[in-house]
Amino acid sequence: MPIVALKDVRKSFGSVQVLHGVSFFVEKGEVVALIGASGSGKSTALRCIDRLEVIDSGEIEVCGHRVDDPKLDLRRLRQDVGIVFQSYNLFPHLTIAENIMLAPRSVKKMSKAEARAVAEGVLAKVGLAEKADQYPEQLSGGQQQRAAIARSLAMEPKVMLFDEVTSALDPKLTGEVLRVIESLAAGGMTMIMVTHEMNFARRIADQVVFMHQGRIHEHGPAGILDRPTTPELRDFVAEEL
Ligand SMILES: Nc1ncnc2c1ncn2[C@@H]1O[C@H](COP(=O)(O)OP(=O)(O)OP(=O)(O)O)[C@@H](O)[C@H]1O
Repeated sequence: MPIVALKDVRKSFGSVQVLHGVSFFVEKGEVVALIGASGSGKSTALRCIDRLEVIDSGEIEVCGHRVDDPKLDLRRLRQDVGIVFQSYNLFPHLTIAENIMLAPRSVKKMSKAEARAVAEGVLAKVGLAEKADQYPEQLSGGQQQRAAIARSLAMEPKVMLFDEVTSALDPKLTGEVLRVIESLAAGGMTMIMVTHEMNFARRIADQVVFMHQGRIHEHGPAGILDRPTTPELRDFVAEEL
């Protein structure tokens, strides 16, 4: 049973159709790299999985939740799915630990001490144990992004979605964020990531989904990046080098 299933998903914004029947399935523990040129629909597909966008037709099932069901319990979906964006969205007036404690406190009704223990645990996981009591502005971009990942992990998601999380970072900081994601993958986390980091996708992706003009144009194991069968993927990989 796949933990994430998209079947013939279609989505338009106004008169512009952005997803033209997208289907793929993710098994527990798999890493999926969603790749493609700007505007090909990657972020939209990812956002549909977390119901940040509502699809026009098709089916999406995530951790047993029918995401396309109007009666979906959004709160339960969001507990099972963590999402991290390019921008970290940490509250500047709260310390890193306080940022992380917010959702466990409000959603899971944890005590302050319990939430603090969770925050310390996830910060250790992303290599930021000593930053718990600092404010976001005292951290580098890479550290803030790792803190944002830790904030998601604090809710113990079953699936993690990453939307170009390293695009705003320079190469050194990108490396430290990718190492955290790689360690999560090694720990068995199911994840779907929109990424332009082709070498990273080669190294950790179980499936590569190449989108082109709102459709899946090529789909397979990471090896398709080295042996593209369509000119579009060949050109895309060549440009990303
Ligand atoms: N909320 C929105 N309203 C209108 N159009 C949108 C909206 N979100 C996305 N689009 C359009 O949908 C298309 C696909 O966008 P999307 O962000 O999914 O592509 P992408 O492959 O992730 O691109 P990028 O790599 O640039 O982020 C684009 O033409 C974009 O302008």
